[in-house]
Amino acid sequence: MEYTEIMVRYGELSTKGKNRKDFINRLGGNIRKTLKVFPEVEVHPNRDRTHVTLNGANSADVIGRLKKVFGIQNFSPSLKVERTMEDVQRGTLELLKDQLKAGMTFKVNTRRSDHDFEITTDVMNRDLGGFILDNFPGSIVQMKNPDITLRVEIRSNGIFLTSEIIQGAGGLPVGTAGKGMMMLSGGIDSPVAGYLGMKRGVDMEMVHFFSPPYTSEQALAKAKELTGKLAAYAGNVQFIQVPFTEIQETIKEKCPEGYLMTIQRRMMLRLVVALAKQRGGMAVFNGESLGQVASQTMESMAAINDVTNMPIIRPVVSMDKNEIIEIAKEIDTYDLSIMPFEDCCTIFAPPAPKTRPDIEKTRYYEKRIDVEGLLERSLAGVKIENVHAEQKFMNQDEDVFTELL
Ligand SMILES: Nc1ncnc2c1ncn2[C@@H]1O[C@H](COP(=O)(O)OP(=O)(O)OP(=O)(O)O)[C@@H](O)[C@H]1O
Repeated sequence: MEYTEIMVRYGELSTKGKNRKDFINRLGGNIRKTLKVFPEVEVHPNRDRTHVTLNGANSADVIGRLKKVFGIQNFSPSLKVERTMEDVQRGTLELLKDQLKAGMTFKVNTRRSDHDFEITTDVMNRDLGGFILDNFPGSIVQMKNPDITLRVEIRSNGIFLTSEIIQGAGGLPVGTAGKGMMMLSGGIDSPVAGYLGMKRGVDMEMVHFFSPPYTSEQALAKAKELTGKLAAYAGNVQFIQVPFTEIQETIKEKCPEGYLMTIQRRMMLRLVVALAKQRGGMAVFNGESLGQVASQTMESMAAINDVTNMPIIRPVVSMDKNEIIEIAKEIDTYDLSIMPFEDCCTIFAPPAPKTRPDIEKTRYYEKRIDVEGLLERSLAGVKIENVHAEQKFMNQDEDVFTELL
């Protein structure tokens, strides 16, 4: 079935009072961004709904993309017909032919925003209901909880028929909550944390630490490709790669083994905070979940947080691993995340990191390294790239990558 228009309904944002206009404009912009690949599509945001006019674009493809736009509660693909009863009937046949089977219940629900139209809502409901009964043998009219509700919307520019309500992604439009910096590893948890932050309206930039030659080009490509998966929820996302080799080598050489992990994490956090300050980020996001590994005890979090007072948000902090995995599968990051490429943290992970690092001792051992100089050199090597939805980075040139591994 090829539809002509998609009617988008808002979720939580309808309750936002005076901010409503900004929310709607932002959502309209995000919808435009995600549908940019269909130049023929037009997006018309207004107070109660946004109308997406397809102008011949493939409706299934557009629907697939709209499902990922935060701030949409649900949407209905609709068919625009001329303002005559014959056209309404013709459209109804086309719309219901694959949906309304014998034994199924239905009702017609008409709304008339154009009161000059000669047929009233009651007459439309009754006449079109009769037409459906005549043309779909075995169908039954039912007012309460019918299988199918055919909505007929009479507007001045045409009549719109819809019979389906598709669940949207919910949440708030990306960008309405300000900018956040996501610490993105190649693991399972951080992409899920990034997704959850974006769902609450955060315009997320991905920060990834890599340590060549200890980590490969493929590990970097994997983090970028994960960014592409998340970009599907935002249109496009900035990927910031931060060199971490010198820092890790220095810490390994100068600091006691039990504190390697804590000091590495403190350096990571300082770098993310520096980037946030340069780029207008207001908070750091990570994929930590309490108790999962040594770095994720409350003592450890305290020893790492010690380097900044910028808020650190951990969207998956209280989730079980299998709950996180469930979301990872839903958002299609799981298969990528479980690909066995090394992360800089695991490569330099000591066999027995302190699970309860002492803050004073951490500060004391850290004095052995030139914190400022290391940060400066790492920041000088930062590379930033704009990643768009579903962009691919892995296995582009397998021979080269195999050589590197
Ligand atoms: N190479 C990296 N680049 C950016 N952030 C990282 C990197 N490695 C770890 N992090 C951040 O630190 C958090 C904790 O990492 P860690 O490896 O201890 O835990 P994890 O539970 O395996 O997380 P994940 O599944 O996200 O890798 C990650 O969720 C991520 O936010």
